[in-house]
Amino acid sequence: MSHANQSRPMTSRRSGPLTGEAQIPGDKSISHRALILGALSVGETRITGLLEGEDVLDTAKAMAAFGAKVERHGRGEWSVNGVGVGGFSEPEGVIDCGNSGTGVRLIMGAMATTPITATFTGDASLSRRPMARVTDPLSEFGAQITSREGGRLPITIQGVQDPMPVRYRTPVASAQIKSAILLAGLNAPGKTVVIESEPTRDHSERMLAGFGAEIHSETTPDGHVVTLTGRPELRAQPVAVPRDPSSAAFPVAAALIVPGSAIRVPGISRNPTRDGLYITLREMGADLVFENDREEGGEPVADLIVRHGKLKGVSVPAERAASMIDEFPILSVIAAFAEGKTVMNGVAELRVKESDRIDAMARGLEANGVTVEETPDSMTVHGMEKVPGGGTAVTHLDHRIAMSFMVLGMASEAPVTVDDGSPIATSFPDFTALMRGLGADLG
Ligand SMILES: O=C(O)C1=C[C@@H](OP(=O)(O)O)[C@@H](O)[C@H](O)C1
Ligand SMILES: C=C(OP(=O)(O)O)C(=O)O
Repeated sequence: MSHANQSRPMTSRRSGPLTGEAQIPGDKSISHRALILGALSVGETRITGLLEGEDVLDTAKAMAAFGAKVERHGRGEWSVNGVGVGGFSEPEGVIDCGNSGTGVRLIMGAMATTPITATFTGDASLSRRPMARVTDPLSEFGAQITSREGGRLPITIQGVQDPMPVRYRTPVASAQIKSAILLAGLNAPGKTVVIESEPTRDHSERMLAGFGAEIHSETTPDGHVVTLTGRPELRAQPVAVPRDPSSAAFPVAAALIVPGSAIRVPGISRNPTRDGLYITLREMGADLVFENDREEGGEPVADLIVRHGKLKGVSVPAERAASMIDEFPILSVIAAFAEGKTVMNGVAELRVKESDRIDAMARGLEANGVTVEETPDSMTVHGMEKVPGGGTAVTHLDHRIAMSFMVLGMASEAPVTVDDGSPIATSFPDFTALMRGLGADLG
């Protein structure tokens, strides 16, 4: 889906205390994977709590285009009747993955070892993002791939009939690269191995194991090594999608910076590959209480109670970047209200997300009176007692930039505007309603 022609400015105003419960929608990463693994399984996969954001809906359409029967039964309730590993059929049209890096990269992996041809496109943001990081390893399986200059979309993949398993060291710590290789490895005989420098989110590994694949991970002196045995029969499984910690970060941040706030966020992920923000916030002195630790949908979760309080700036180590990669935009907003400076290290990957997130946050914060320094792979935000606000941030088709500046406006002196809030629908369609329910003034 594309927002190119429907820019929707949004403004957020200083808010009174935020209170109540924030019911966060389903995890985007897990939702994509539930649809894709459902499509690669034999039998019916029933999904509850699926995120109905545009990114995930594009993946649902793609799975139908490759031959799976994908049906919606009610809010968040979906079923996928899969075609089995290697069972994808050739899609009739072009596969449009909209704004979603996860969608396009995982689906390219899932089809590259089946002898069919597919062409992938996306919106203006996705068309700027690097794809060679995925098409390079997929070529090693034997797939024939043509792309636009610089490894960008549109990309056509001619899947390989007799794939070779691959042993691949990822050039950057990325769950999308890892997952694309593992999904391609499903239809290659023998063992496919992915080695990453830092462990990235492990939802693919957890779900592949749940669907019956033989997969294991180990931390070695050489890195984090994931080994998958190809050609399993994946068996359909019920999937209860847990809530998205990356979406939860927005109301959590708002409660931390709006004086007098105290909110409850049930079912927050405690998966150690996703919890870097919460470790960082604790170091900043945030008042966070986790209770009712339990498991939901195969993921460790807990309820979080978060209260406004004084925060101090910290230095976030580069090794933590992968476990909070999508949370840096909102962390930079929180940092603007902390005492002292917050340094985010090893974050070069932010430059190739839906936008160059370092640039987008730096320019938007500056427009609202906050001092920011940047290097190619770091960002430093200088906290201040009162954040002036009053500026407009450009969102560049990036949902996380839009939501971050809406949160900034809830605690700054003057209102904050974004040029286009429509990308929020890619990952968190109910963001505005949820924030208003807690007492925020935005729209
Ligand atoms: O695998 C996933 O579901 C995701 C991985 C991350 O990307 P990278 O793996 O490219 O860092 C993250 O930014 C994205 O929102 C979702
Ligand atoms: C980077 C993100 O998503 P994707 O790569 O799937 O577009 C995100 O949701 O912040």
